[in-house]
Amino acid sequence: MDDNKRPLYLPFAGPAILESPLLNKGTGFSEEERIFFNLEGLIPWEIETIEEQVERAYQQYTNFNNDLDKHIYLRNIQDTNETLFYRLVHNHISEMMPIIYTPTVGLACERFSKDYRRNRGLFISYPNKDRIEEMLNNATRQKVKVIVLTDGERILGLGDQGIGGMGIPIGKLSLYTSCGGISPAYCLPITLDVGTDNPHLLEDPMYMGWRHQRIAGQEYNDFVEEFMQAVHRRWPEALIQFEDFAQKNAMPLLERYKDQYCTFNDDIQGTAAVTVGSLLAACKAAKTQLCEQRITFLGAGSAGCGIAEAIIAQMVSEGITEAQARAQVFMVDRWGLLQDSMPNLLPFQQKLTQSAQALAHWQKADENISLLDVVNNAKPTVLIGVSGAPGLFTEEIIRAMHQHCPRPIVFPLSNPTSRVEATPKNILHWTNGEALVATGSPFEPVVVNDITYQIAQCNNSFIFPGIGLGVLSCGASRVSDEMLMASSRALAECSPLGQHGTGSLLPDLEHIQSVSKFIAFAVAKAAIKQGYALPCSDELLQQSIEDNFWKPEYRRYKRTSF
Ligand SMILES: NC(=O)c1ccc[n+]([C@@H]2O[C@H](COP(=O)([O-])OP(=O)(O)OC[C@H]3O[C@@H](n4cnc5c(N)ncnc54)[C@H](O)[C@@H]3O)[C@@H](O)[C@H]2O)c1
Ligand SMILES: O=C(O)C[C@H](O)C(=O)O
Ligand SMILES: [Mg+2]
Repeated sequence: MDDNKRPLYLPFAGPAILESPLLNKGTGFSEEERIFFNLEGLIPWEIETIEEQVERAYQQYTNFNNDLDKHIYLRNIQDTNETLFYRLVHNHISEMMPIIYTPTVGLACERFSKDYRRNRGLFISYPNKDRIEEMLNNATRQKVKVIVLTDGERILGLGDQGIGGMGIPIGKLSLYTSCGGISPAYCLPITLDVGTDNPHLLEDPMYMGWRHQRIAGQEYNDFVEEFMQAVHRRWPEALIQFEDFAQKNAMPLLERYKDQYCTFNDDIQGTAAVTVGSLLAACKAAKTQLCEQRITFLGAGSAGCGIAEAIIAQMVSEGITEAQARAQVFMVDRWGLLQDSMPNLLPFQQKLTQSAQALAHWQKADENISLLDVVNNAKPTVLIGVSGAPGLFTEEIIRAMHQHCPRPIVFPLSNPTSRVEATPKNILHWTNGEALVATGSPFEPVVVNDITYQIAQCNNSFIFPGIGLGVLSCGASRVSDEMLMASSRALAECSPLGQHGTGSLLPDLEHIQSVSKFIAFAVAKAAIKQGYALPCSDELLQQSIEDNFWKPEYRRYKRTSF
């Protein structure tokens, strides 16, 4: 117990304290607390330290022999004793991150209604659209500072999961706390329940959401607008992270709200920031610049176009023109390479097309230019997969890329594991260990010719906890492109490969908290520079980051007089 911290005064006693996950300490309550709060007899005799409790919980955890059961077990601790949950995760971060987050969280979303146990967060269902304000007031947290919001329509590469998508905001916020030190008391996951178009869920008798086709168009936009206004009235300073919205809504919602509220879209901007950070580190190790690369994407959706625009911005900052940068970025989607002659492209895709003139000398089979055609003609040095479709980086494509690029950078970023464009094992074998590989989901190290290659996890989880901590520590009112760019550069500075020329592309998860603090500082400095936060000295900013960083330790409780 941290006796140096001032005690927390509680206005109530008895079993209600044990039922409150933010306050519960289980056998961690002291003798004095047990007497003052009428807890005697409600918990076993022994008074335990949190480390003793962690030991028991970890033993129980290891008894489960599949990841989903481990996930359910951990979620149960989270829902009964949050401090213990975060201490357990803190002590075993590398082992438990894939269990509380990607990839296991994907399965948990698919099985959400089947495995549902306890309430967490808010479900704002469309039929209750006139009572959003009341629902926000019902939240179990009063002082909300970070909200992760989904409508469940594009959950990882798993499609529409309806309210099952709630697993994602819960998982993301678990990382805001365990990686970014945001107190769980400030975090609120919210799902907008606007129906589902997933026929399996609509027919599933266990499905717990509003059993209705998704509302769309004006009705949908009005509902989101209603929600944004209400949430802003309730918690005007809260950071709102949009997560796993379908392509048709993700970018328009970002455009609508980014200059109005403190908000960002993690799939578009968080992913862009982590990918640019990883590429900057890779370029530094290879003593080249990003603006010298030719980059091909498979998947021109929210993530793909978000990353592409951030890469272009970085290339321009390195000294080439925007036109030159755009000419080096090739976006491939279902109908092949995006070309300016293509009808029906979305506005954010139209800026990322190649012109007929630029392709005039290309050798290709037909009108629709395939990924293989692009690889053979554009000779990319970087290949990024954000299609959500597995296996599309075939042996032929990877070998073709390797033929003209001795050290190709290949990032199959689609999640979860089942959606990866190619496994690191295959990519490294096809390239004789010469590719630099990073994936969205975690993968085991790969051995080729007796050399072991660690696989970096290029996932926005390296970025959003630091952004949240930075925003909270300086009181930023917006999340700007400059703040995101600052987060990329800060991440690149933390790369062992970028810094020393050897080692892993991204930092070890064991260091994620110091990485988040470093990113937070850079993000807050950028916010201050742009006038989105009040000026303060570097020392005060550092102090604020430390002060805001919550630690999973029990506090002493005192009783207020009733
Ligand atoms: N690693 C990370 O941090 C990270 C972050 C965001 C998204 N992702 C992953 O990226 C994937 C895409 O996410 P998104 O938000 O961009 O989704 P999205 O739906 O906006 O975009 C996916 C795009 O891929 C295209 N596509 C699908 N099948 C294809 C095929 N066979 N050939 C070519 N193109 C195809 C779709 O037409 C669409 O434009 C998901 O699997 C998601 O989990 C990873
Ligand atoms: O959730 C993740 O693991 C990353 C990303 O936000 C995604 O949608 O795939
Ligand atoms: Mg996401």
